[in-house]
Amino acid sequence: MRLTVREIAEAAGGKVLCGNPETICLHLCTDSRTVQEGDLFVPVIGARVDSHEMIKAALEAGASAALTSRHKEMKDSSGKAWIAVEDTVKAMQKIGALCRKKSAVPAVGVTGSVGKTTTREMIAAALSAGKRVFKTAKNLNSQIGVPITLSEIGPEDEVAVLELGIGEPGEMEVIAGISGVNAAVVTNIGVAHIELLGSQDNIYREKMKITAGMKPGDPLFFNGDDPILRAHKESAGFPVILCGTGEDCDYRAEEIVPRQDRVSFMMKYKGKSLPVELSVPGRHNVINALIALAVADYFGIPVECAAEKLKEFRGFAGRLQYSAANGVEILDDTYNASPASMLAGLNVLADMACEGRRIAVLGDMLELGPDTGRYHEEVGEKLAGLKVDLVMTVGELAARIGRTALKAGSGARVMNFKDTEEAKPALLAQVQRGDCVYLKASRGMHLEELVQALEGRCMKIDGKAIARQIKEECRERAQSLKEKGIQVNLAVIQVGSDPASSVYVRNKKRACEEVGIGSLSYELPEETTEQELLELIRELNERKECSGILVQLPLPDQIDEKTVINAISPEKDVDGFHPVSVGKMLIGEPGFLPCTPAGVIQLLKRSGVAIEGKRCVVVGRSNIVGKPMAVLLLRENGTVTVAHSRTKDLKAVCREADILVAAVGKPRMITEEYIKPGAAVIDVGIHRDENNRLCGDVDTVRARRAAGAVTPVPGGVGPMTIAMLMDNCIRSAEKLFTGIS
Ligand SMILES: Nc1nc2c(c(=O)[nH]1)N[C@@H](CN(C=O)c1ccc(C(=O)N[C@@H](CCC(=O)O)C(=O)O)cc1)CN2
Repeated sequence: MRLTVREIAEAAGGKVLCGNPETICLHLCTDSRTVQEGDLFVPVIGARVDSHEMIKAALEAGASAALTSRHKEMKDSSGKAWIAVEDTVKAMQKIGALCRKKSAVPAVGVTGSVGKTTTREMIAAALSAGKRVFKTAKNLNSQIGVPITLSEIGPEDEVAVLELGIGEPGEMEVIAGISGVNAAVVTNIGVAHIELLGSQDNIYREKMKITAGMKPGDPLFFNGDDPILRAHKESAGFPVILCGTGEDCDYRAEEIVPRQDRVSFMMKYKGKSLPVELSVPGRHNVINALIALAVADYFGIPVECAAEKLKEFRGFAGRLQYSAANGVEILDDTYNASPASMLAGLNVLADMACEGRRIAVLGDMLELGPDTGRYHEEVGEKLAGLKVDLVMTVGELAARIGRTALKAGSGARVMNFKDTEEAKPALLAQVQRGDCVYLKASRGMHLEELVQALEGRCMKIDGKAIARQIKEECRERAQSLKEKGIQVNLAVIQVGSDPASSVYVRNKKRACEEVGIGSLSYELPEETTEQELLELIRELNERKECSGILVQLPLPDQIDEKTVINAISPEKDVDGFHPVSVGKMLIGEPGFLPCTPAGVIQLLKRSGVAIEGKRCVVVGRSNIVGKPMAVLLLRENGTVTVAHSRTKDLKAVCREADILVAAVGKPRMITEEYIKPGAAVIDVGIHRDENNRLCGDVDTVRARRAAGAVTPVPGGVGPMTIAMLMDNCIRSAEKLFTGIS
């Protein structure tokens, strides 16, 4: 938003008590801890806290102005503006309404009992194939959240996707009134908040107030598989577009193929067919996707392009997120729960291809009103008809699910637990390789702790943290050299401007700064000749204050890497690439070790993975990683195999390894099929995937199904390479100046 204090006061029916009425406000903010320059601070009176007490802090923190319903007069020597209003929340809604009125952007409203946020994200993803999309952030879908959302719509946005949520009767009318949507989506009519709204019919009527502000002819998108919505197709008062699996649906899914981590289907619409694949699992997500594609079609986006974009949506933490650890597949649905979403999740579990048992860990669903017991029992009745082998319930209400399932003829074994703490050891004792575990409850039950316990079985080797330790040790050593009058300096040479090299060089210089090493920077143009580079290296070899020389690889084609590496004085070869360094490493004499393999050894040692006597397989035989890696593992008394592109039955060779080092150079090539259960897997690769995200040679999600420990990318071997370079620089200075090697 961009409103003056005067405009705000007028819109809110308030009075400027002090400050300049022409002051511009850019954002609405209700939390003094997150205030930014130019904010309008809106104090909200809550059950426990009245934020009017934070107005001064918010203004001091940079807010330009504040609303108040507690002051009739104010003199503020700082010049900040105070605006008196009757009720700060209502005032905020009026400001949101003004922002919306000023914006010509068409808006789609999304409401429903379950799946609003996922559907919002899917619609935004589908629309992004052809338009600049604004969408509700986080969960800003309430009486306070919606005005904030509306105030953030910008002039560059071409369509807005607004999530509208309700807690109490009457709320939809207010937020829909100020949002003025031009199309609306209702995902379903469930029983969330039924204790306040009385019946599902009342919930339908309340949700339908989303149409306030819509013009005759504006469309309503309904979940065609929801019986209540379906029944209102003709009586909704607006043209209804049904999205579902029924014959009469306008956007219909056929041939649904559910998989562990995704689902695909054929969309039939307007006499056409389109194959669609999602990157999230679950049949219910098929309906959400149909709605998203129908909305995109309505806004003129080519549906094929919208479907491509939709594939980029990967869900949210705790909302039916698929992962796997140590041979166990996990569906984490612990963000929140209602009967409809629990049943949707149980259906996903039942659909999963599973070698072991299907285990449902179900906790209490809270805030379901006086009929809460019945809702839990209804889930139990339906669960009885699903393929589930073990039901572990957490909490008294959830125990009813188990009891009813047994009464209704379920063949599942049922175990009840008082709380998460009691359930945790039992769950860890129960799960075995090949099992699929689904976890679901209201947020208050904290089932995410069980997910962490399951996932924690595959350890992440945290390269970032270990690199931090090593850099801290280096900092202390650099300081002690400084106290003896010795400054460590590293010459960093980059030829050309390869973007990845620029990132690494920048990170190396930053690490030097952190550790207290001076960096002598040489950024040479792409067309630098070999002779010019050799000349610079010769000069640096002679300079006493330069303790290490690093030439970032790769070099442009006109320069021979071998000649350059050989030109660096072995005394200053902090990369450890010079033949003298390599020879010393091979025969176990003190010298510079190449940073990446030396970093891997440190990663293993410092995370408690013993090397001695272990079967180690290194996949890759390059001079800077594969070969030295094998030598260093051998020096640590590992039994080492070097595998490469000509190795026969690579998977079987890799499955022998207790320690598997992947330096193949192929994105996500190493999956669970290459990994011995419980092995430590070190990922040396670094690539950008099709979505421009960093990834390694190891498919981490799949590797965790078998591995006992895996290094991530980013945050694994990469930071260690830089930390070991710092270590080599300090070593070099210690040796050059003190003679200690
Ligand atoms: N002279 C050298 N050139 C190259 C070396 C080397 O050791 N010496 N190794 C590689 C690249 N490399 C070091 O220069 C290197 C690669 C990755 C990282 C790193 O920190 N990676 C981060 C992600 C960084 C990003 O955002 O891209 C991570 O994995 O977390 C550091 C150094 C080739 N050239």
